[in-house]
Amino acid sequence: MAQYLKTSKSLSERQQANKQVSITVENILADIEQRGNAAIRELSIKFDNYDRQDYRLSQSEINACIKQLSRQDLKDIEFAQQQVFNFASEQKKCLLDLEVETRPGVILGHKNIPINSVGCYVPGGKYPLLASAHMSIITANVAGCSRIISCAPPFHGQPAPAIVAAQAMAGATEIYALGGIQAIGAMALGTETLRPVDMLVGPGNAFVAEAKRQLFGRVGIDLFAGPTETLVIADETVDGEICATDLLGQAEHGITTPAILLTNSMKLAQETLREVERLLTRLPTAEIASQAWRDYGEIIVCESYEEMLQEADRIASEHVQVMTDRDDWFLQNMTNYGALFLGPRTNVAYGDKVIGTNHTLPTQKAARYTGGLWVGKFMKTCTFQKVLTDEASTEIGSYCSRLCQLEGFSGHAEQANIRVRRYGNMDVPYAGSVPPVDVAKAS
Ligand SMILES: NC(=O)c1ccc[n+]([C@@H]2O[C@H](COP(=O)([O-])OP(=O)(O)OC[C@H]3O[C@@H](n4cnc5c(N)ncnc54)[C@H](O)[C@@H]3O)[C@@H](O)[C@H]2O)c1
Ligand SMILES: N[C@H](CO)Cc1c[nH]c[nH+]1
Repeated sequence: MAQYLKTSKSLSERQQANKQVSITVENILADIEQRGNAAIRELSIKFDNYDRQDYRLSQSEINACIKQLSRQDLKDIEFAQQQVFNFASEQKKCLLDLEVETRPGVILGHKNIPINSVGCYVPGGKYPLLASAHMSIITANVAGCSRIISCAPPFHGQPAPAIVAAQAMAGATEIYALGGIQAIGAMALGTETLRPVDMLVGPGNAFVAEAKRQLFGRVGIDLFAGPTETLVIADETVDGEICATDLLGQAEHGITTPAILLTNSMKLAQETLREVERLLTRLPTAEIASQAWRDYGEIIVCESYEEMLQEADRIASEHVQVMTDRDDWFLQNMTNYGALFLGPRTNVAYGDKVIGTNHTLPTQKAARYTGGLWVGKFMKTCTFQKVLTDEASTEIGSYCSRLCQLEGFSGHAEQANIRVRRYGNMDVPYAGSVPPVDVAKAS
């Protein structure tokens, strides 16, 4: 049985915190819906200490932000955006339209249609997370969305130049310096000056994730992508320093970031525990990371690889770094994860910033039912059908008529019956059902 060398805050404490966030979000969204821009402005002053008449950035403000970056900064952003573009373009090739004759004269198919108007949230409260601009905006562009707008909060009282540059370089058509619930609410509900979008995408803190969740239905959302979490699966092929580094690399995100080590080695577990404490004396972001580790860090020691696999699927973490003597076995067998990082040569930060896979990933066990953001999330797979012959319409109509009556739907049955009368030359009583026929003989 798995043993805990270190445990985290209880589930009920976490659920209580989620409840509070949910109430705050509900009230603020109602206010935005009622008062539009006036509410947006008040909220931006209240939460971000940022006041302006119009939160949309002008082209000259955008240019001024780009100018503040060095040539190397711009080249690095371009490189990362190119990698995201390349992988998303390859993934799009897997999204094939379909048209197939399933029975003689019956044509069924689907088309992948880009969502027209999307709102991409780029988080920026604690860190100016420009990488999220590539992940959402570039991917929406690859999908072919025609209107791609983007919001990010001000950072230290001003639009963050690197975020604005990344939003513009990725191809956002409208850029707003708005954060949190006010950004999500404005994009989904619309205001006097902002036309609402069809779908919201992008990660964010608990308020952002909850606002998206509450608005789902009014608009589409990509997935539940809240505060970051990470899981390291390791055996004695690696040491405590690399495990501790990978745990703290994500724990610095925020004080509620779960960082979990899952191992089959008590020796590695103890070494990692010591290394975390040592690195926390050196890490510049230790103030956040140490609180996250104290409250949300876990070390679980399992008896076998099979037990590690079972635990990993139960945890269903957003990121899973695997460093064992059988990384591909985990790839073949794991079912619940946002993204896998296989082997010690790669790590979550490569995925976060540059390698090309998307960093917007499911949290709070949403990995049980969804993967992360990808080009397919920006497409609707819509079906169509055609019936090309009288015989096909009569055959399907005959089954349809009887199946409708089995459910008591006479109106539905008539949709079938009228076609069986016209295309099959059969005498069907109004609101009756078509008797079983041998279509070959009937025609
Ligand atoms: N799951 C993913 O794919 C993924 C990817 C990247 C980042 N993230 C997460 O995104 C988050 C970014 O968080 P952040 O806070 O730095 O930036 P953020 O942009 O998500 O949130 C900042 C905004 O939160 C609002 N806010 C702050 N306190 C509030 C309060 N008490 N009530 C109402 N609104 C409030 C403010 O308006 C502010 O603009 C982190 O938790 C990070 O882990 C997740
Ligand atoms: N780890 C985040 C996904 O939860 C993404 C990210 C980018 N930069 C830093 N973090």
